[in-house]
Amino acid sequence: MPAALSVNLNAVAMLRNRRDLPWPSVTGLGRIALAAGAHGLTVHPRPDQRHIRFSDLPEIRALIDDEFPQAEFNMEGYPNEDFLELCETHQPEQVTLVPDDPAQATSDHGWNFAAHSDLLETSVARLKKGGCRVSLFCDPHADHVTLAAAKATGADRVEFYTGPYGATHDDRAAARRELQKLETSAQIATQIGLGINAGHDLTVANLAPLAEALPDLREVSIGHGLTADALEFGMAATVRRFIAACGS
Ligand SMILES: CC(=O)[C@@H](O)[C@H](O)COP(=O)(O)O
Ligand SMILES: NCC(=O)COP(=O)(O)O
Repeated sequence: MPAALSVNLNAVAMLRNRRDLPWPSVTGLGRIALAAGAHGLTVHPRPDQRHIRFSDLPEIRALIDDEFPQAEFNMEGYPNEDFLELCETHQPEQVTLVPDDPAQATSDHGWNFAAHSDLLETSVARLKKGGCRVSLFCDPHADHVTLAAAKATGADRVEFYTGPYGATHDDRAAARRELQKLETSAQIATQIGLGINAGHDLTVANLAPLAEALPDLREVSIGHGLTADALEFGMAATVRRFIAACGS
C-alpha cells in the first residue's frame, strides 16, 4: 500500500501571518489539498503561534468532519499541558509528539526515549485514552535499544526525522547513506511492531527513493517542499489572472 500523504499547513499559515488579512487561507488550502486526494492535514502549532494559530484548529477540525470525513487530522507538538489540552479539544486522529524547544526554528531531532520515558508514557496513555493514534518523532539512525524504548512508551508509530536525508539534495552518495540508516531503523521498527511515518524536508524528488527503501512506510507529512512547489507551479496561472485584472 502506498504511503498516505498528510499535507502540513504550517508554511501556509506562516505566509498568512505576514499580514493581518485572511489569505492565504489555511483552511481553504487544506480543502484544496484534501479535494486533490491528500489523506490528511498536519499542523504543528507552537506556543508562540508563529505558524498555526490555535484559532485555526476548530476550522480544520470542522473541514475534515463536514467535508472529508475519511481524512485524518495530525497534530504535532511538544507534550506540555497546553498542547495536550489542545489535542483533547480538537481530537486529531493522530498526534505526533516532537521534542521541540519553543526557541527552535523548526524540528531538528527525535526523542531521547529513555531519558523522557516518564513524560512520554504519561502523554501517550492520556492521548490514547482520548482515542488518538500516537506517533513519536524519532532520529533516522535509531537502533534496536532506542526503538524498543519508543515501543515501551505505548506509542503506535514512530515518525522518522528525514531532515538529514532531505539536506543531501543532489549528492546521491550522501542520500544513499542517509537512506541506508532510515532503512535499517525502519526494519527494526517493523520487527518490533511500530508503524512507520516519516517527514521533514521531503520533496517530489526525494520521496520516491524513500518510499522504495521503506516498504512499510504508512504516512509522510510534507509542508515546506510541497508549499514551495504549489507556489512555483501555480505562479504562471496566477500572474495571468492578475494581468487580466489590470485591464486591456
Ligand atoms: C515535526 C516536524 O518534522 C516538523 O517538520 C514540523 O512539523 C515542521 O514545522 P515547520 O514547518 O513549522 O518548521
Ligand atoms: N512532520 C513533518 C512535517 O509535517 C512537514 O515537514 P516539512 O515538509 O515542512 O519539512
